[in-house]
Amino acid sequence: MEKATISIIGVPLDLGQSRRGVNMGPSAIRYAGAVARLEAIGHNVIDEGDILVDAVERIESSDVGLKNLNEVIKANTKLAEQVEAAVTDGKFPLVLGGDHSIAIGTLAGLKKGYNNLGVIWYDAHTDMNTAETSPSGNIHGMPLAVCIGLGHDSLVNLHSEGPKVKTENIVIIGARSVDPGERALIEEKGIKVYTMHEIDRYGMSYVMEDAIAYLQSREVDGVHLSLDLDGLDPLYTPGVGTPVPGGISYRESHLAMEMLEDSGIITSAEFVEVNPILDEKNKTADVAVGLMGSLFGEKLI
Ligand SMILES: NC(=[NH2+])NCCC[C@H](N)C(=O)O
Ligand SMILES: [Mn+2]
Ligand SMILES: [Mn+2]
Repeated sequence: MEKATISIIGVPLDLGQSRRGVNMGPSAIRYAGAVARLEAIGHNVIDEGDILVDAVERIESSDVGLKNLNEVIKANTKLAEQVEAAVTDGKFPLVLGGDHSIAIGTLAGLKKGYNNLGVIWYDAHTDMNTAETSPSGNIHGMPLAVCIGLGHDSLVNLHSEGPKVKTENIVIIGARSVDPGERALIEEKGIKVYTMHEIDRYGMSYVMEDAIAYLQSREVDGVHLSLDLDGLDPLYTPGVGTPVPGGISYRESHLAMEMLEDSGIITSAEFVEVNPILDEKNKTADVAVGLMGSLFGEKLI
């Protein structure tokens, strides 16, 4: 089968959390050579540019416990439309963040094209808070709850009514910072999580094999990779707003991407939380682009 054209969509949104600069993530990733890297592997790439995020005053406090809710909704609605259009055109959506609240728009945009979508959430966090459980009010800590139908109505019903993904079709990899409300939800719903403990104990090779087999056993008709650069150890990706030590290594991450490429299950992806202001000489965006290389078929030999 011929490979799908990759449609790059930038989302310069930093309103889903409190640290400025992650809106420059799409630029930093492009500057690190994303397009050329993918073209060198033989892919056809169309850079669609950035979603327009209106400059707004940041509304840090909110009566519903969700910071900058309206702006997050606006940007994600545009993103959902663009992701949906890419899928309808038979393209592979590759979304560049932006903070992780943009997964709300990406997953909303994928809904129409897939009946049984799987999701791999590569992250130090589980991003399953709601306004009630969130310690911060930051929407970037909530997208995975939203996509299974939990949270503010305007987020849950963004672009289309109701949940976007089945709880049993989600796999979280790399978790090591989980809030009490998130832990309760994971337990209640029986969500599949490979924490750092499983990665340390069984190795990334086993974890990825198991995760891929699990999603295949769910008979998914596509898998979205949502990769938060803070999933890696801050040693490798210091340019993130919520770093957590003890993370996934550079090599483990490449192995994970290579195994996903070998499996052929990935049908869309997003790379989020790159914050060039907090970075060291664009190191984090460089790592993101390297991982894209492995995910899209670059080989060592
Ligand atoms: N996408 C992220 N980096 N999320 C970090 C979330 C941190 C914390 N659990 C919160 O809800 O505020
Ligand atoms: Mn995270
Ligand atoms: Mn995240």
